[in-house]
Amino acid sequence: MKLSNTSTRIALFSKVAPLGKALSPVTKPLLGATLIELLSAVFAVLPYVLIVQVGNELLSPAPNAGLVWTLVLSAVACLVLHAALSMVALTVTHLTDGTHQWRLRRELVAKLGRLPLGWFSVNNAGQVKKMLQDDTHAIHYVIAHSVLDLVSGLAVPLLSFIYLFTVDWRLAIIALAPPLTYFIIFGVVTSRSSGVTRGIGEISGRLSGRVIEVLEGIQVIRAFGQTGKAHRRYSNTVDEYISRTVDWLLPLSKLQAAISVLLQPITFLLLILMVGTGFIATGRMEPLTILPFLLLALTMGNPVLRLGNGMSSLMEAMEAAQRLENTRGLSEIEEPMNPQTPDAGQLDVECKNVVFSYKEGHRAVDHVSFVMLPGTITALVGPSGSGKSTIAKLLPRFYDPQSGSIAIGGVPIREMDTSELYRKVGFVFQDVRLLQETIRDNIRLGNPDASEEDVVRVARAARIHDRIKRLPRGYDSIVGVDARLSGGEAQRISIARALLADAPIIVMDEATSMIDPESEAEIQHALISLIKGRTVLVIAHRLHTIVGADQILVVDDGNIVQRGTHEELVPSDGLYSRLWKAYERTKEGRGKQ
Ligand SMILES: Nc1ncnc2c1ncn2[C@@H]1O[C@H](COP(=O)(O)OP(=O)(O)OP(=O)(O)O)[C@@H](O)[C@H]1O
Repeated sequence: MKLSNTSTRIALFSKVAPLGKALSPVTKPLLGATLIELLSAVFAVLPYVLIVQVGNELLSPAPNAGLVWTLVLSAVACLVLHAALSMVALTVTHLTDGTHQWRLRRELVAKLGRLPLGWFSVNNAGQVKKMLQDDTHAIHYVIAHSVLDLVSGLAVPLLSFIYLFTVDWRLAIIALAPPLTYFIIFGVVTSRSSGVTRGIGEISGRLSGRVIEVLEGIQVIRAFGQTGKAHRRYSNTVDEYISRTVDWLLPLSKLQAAISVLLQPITFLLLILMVGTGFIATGRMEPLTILPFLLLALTMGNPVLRLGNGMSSLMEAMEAAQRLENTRGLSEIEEPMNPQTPDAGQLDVECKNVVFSYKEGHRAVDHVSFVMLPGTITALVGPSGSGKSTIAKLLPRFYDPQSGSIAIGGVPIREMDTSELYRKVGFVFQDVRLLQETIRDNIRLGNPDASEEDVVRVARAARIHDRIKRLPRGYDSIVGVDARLSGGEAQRISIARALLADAPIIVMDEATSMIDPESEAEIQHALISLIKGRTVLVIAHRLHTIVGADQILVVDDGNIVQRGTHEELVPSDGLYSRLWKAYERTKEGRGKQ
């Protein structure tokens, strides 16, 4: 029992702590707003107390009209003060929130900028959007609204209760029964559904991802006949989202039904009338004593509802703060203290004993060593899942290896400034991301200062110039708006971009066999322009394209099991010759069809 209490406390702390941390920069202004809201709560309750005095005065044997007017005007003044203070508190929280949101978003964007590029291969745009928009919005809601909701939701009924307690403690305790029952039900239901809320948050992130996946990749999905699959993935996520939401909403709607009865003013009035009449009838209470209870009962319901709203957004914010905290804790790509630059003339690439694991216990790259001499082509060949992409992605620091080193011109890439690294290493992978900008700006990402002639030159070399010219506004067409590009065309734009960047080392993924032959031929021509005179590391899927490579590294289960040229490897009895024979057979098969 003790153990479970301790673990519950630890679980609660671990939920509250990230939110506390997220709110720590705004503690002072929030405290100020809380005090103002507390004062406003006092002025919300005072008019009722004054009206009770008015009632008492009017029912007295000789009412004093002057005093009654003073009391009524004071009540009006209190109401005005209550409204004014609430407005000031709300302004303070909104101003605080404005600066905090800006700071938080800037911090997150800066963090995203320091994350290894590999993180973005696993976390899609939907998840990033959820973090930058939805999670920061959840924090916004707590700062701008929930804190005040909670303060007034607690303070107004509490002040009313204290006053009523001084009038008649027995009836005061009876008046406490409905909100107390509400808290118990609310507490039980929300603690039961907190796991589900977290689950819904995760699925909602995935759902945004699926929508973006379908929308962004619609051409590619269609071109590859994957519409059914993408749609199935999307509808499975929607089904999961609906089922989890129903799981979550069902107990909450039961609670809602309970709230509507428990917190109705009529519930308080009936309860007080029933018990109060009993007290009066049995001589335990003066008849006039019931008046403050009948009036203040009206103040109990609404603030408690505000408390309910405040609590549920607080729960959401706790989950959001946890996700933001997880993002803050992600390891960043380390920038060197004293960056070094390799000599432009000696850009050989050396991988020495490189080990990399995505997860503990499985090495995706296991003690890999190789050298790429300047101006040569190195091809990575191997079965699916053998580790080719991972090896290739280590060179532009999509991930950092756990051990071993990668150096360019003798300088470890970790010792190079990342901007310098990207000047040296360009990459063209299959999952091309184009920005919703003009085609020209998409190409110019490779070199923002490039002239119009240079943009056209690289577009021609990448075999995409004619297609761009056919677009409604040529190079000014905006991707996704008036330029709907196929997967192959997008890849050629990214090749043009890499050509413009003019990095001496290129890491690239060859076109897959899924693309249509015409597109593939165009991409191959574009790639030939790209690799001319550069040091190239290519992930090969179609073996005939790398027959002329200077060296072929045959990868199996994270290891390089063979290396050499095509002529050297074909005769030797190894994985390469088996892959080659299998490739020849499929080519023949396709030829016969
Ligand atoms: N982001 C990731 N997170 C976890 N594991 C991963 C990730 N990417 C790849 N892997 C795993 O690492 C291993 C190597 O994968 P990798 O993609 O490098 O192989 P590959 O040879 O390029 O395959 P393919 O030819 O199918 O693209 C596989 O076991 C794969 O499941």
